[in-house]
Amino acid sequence: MSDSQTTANTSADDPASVMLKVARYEGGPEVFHTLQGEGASVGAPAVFVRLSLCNLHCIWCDTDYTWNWEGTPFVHENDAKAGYQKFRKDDQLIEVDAGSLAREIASYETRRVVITGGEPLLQQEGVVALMDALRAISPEYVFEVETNGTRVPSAEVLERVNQFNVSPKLANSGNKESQRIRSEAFDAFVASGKAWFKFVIAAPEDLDEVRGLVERFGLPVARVMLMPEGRSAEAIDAHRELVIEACLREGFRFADRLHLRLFGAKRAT
Ligand SMILES: Nc1nc2[nH]cc(C(=O)O)c2c(=O)[nH]1
Ligand code: SF4
Ligand SMILES: [Mg+2]
Repeated sequence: MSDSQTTANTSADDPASVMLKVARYEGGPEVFHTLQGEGASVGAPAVFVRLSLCNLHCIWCDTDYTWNWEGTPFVHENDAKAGYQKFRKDDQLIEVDAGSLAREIASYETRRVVITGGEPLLQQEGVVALMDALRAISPEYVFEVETNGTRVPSAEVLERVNQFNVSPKLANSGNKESQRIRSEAFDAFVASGKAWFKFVIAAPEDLDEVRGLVERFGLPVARVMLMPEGRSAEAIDAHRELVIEACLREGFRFADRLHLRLFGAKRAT
């Protein structure tokens, strides 16, 4: 410690000072303790941190407060709803340094962290700094990243993340194919051996698209999860039969949305 004064990090090279853009909730960063509601580790207690910003603009996105800013041209299915307005970026986004965010996450005892968004891989330097700050607090941390699968993860991200929950977007999302399907990113996730692929299914055409992607990118069928579309238990159940049949026939895994059943479509749950 004797040289601490001469070697003190400047803010530029101290990883804990890397800033992340996080969804703002109740005046602070959106960090919450809940059960993983989707994917391969469904049911596991986890601390979620929701980063802001997304490169896609799904018409049915349920976290549109991470990207649908005032003054942008993006279309959302809620546009038709009385009272729906685009969001003021300043109200919805908070910048937090990795060290402070790590301390807030570590105030919960759970050592599984789900980094979600928005699209977290738009902020890879920040995500790496956050994981390092957390592993400095406890080497036990396990990290999952929820991603739309359009960005190639860096070597630093690949090394640290335990599980990628990749949710590629289909035509029903309203995004252009050239934006939602990025072959270099698919290849990287497949090669990582750490990815599960989860698709939201609302119609038979969606299954055709999934089959096409499985074929094109060599997705491991046993790691492909099909999730019935819906933001309520009733809506999910309406698409259930289609998904059950496809799983039994083709070897995909059925994925429910546990959090919607347990907590409803409520923010930060
Ligand atoms: N409980 C719970 N599980 C989740 N799994 C993925 C989520 C997400 O929004 O990315 C999510 C979420 O928002 N809540
Ligand atoms: S990729 Fe995810 S966060 Fe981005 S717009 Fe689509 S659903 Fe929303
Ligand atoms: Mg969600």
